[in-house]
Amino acid sequence: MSTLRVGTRASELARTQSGLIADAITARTGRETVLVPVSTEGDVSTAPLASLGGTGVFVSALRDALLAGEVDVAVHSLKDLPTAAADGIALAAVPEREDPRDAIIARDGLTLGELPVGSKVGTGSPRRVAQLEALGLGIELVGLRGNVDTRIGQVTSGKLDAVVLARAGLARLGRAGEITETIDPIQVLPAPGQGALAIECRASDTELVAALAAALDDPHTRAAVECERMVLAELEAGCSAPVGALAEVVEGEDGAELWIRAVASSLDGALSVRLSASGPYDDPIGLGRKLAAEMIADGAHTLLDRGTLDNPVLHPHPNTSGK
Ligand SMILES: NCc1[nH]cc(CCC(=O)O)c1CC(=O)O
Repeated sequence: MSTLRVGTRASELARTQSGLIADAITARTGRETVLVPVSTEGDVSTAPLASLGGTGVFVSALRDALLAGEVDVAVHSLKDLPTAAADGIALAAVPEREDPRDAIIARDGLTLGELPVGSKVGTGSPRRVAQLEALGLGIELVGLRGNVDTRIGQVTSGKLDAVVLARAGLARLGRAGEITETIDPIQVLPAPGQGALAIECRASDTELVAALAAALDDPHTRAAVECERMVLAELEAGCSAPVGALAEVVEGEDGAELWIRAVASSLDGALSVRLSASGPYDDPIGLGRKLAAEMIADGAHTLLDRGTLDNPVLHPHPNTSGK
C-alpha cells in the first residue's frame, strides 16, 4: 500500500505530535508514513491570536492540504479545532488524551500560590487570564505568544516570573520535568479538548477513515471531548473565548457515566458562571447541551459578550511575540 502523507504544522510541538501519530499509525496498521510540513496563518503571524479572525487559524491550511490531495492525514491539537464540522473532512480518530490540565513553569520552583504579589505571569489565553484573575493572587498577567521554547525562555531569562502552558504539550515535548505546578481544574478549567489530538482525513477516503478509527480512536476520550466542545458550541464561543470545560468518564453503579465541569468568564475574570453536570456516557452531546443551557440561563452569554469589545487585562509584552 502507498505511503500515507501526514500533514503537520511546522512548530516543534506540532511536528512532535504528528510524529507520534504517524508512528502509531505504522505500528498499528502496518502502513508506512511520511510527515509533510504545511505552514499556517497562525504560525506565520505574530499578531495576538484573538485578532487573527477568530477560530481555526491553525487548522484551515491543513484541511486545505487534505482537500487538495497534498496530504492524506492531518493531525491537530483538538482544542484548536473549530466546533463547526468542515465540508469533506472526517474526524477519523481521537486518540487517548494526555493529562488535560494547565501547568505553570515558574522561577525557583514556585507554585501559583507562592508567587509574590506583582509577579509577572505570561499567557496569551483569555481563558487562563480570566480564571487566574478570578483567584485574586495579585499577579500581573502578560500577553505571550510564540512556541513552547520561546515561552519557557521568558522565565529562564528572568523577563517573566512564570508562564502558563498546557501540561500535555510539555509532556509530549519531554519537558514535563520543568513544570513547577500542575493547576487543579478547581482553579483553572482547561480549554475544551485540551490534551487530545484530532486525526482528520478526507471524508471520501472511507477505508482510511475506518482503518484509523479502528487503530487509534479512544471512545472515552471522544465522548469527553464531544461533550466539552458541545458546551463551547452552544455558548457560541470559539477556541480563544474565556470558556473552560473538562469532562471525564466515571464508572458508576449502572455502568459508565460522563461528568463535566465548565466555566464561562468575563475577560477580566470579575464575573463567571461555573457549573457541573453528569449524564449517561452514550449521550455526550445531550449532556453538553444541558450544561450549556444552564450556563446560559445563569448569564453566560452576557459575560462572554462583555469581553468582546475591549480587552482590559491582556497587556502585550515586548519581545515575546513570534517564534
Ligand atoms: N493553542 C496552542 C496549543 N494548542 C495545543 C496546545 C497544547 C497541547 C494540547 O492541548 O493538546 C497548545 C499550547 C498550549 O496551550 O500550551
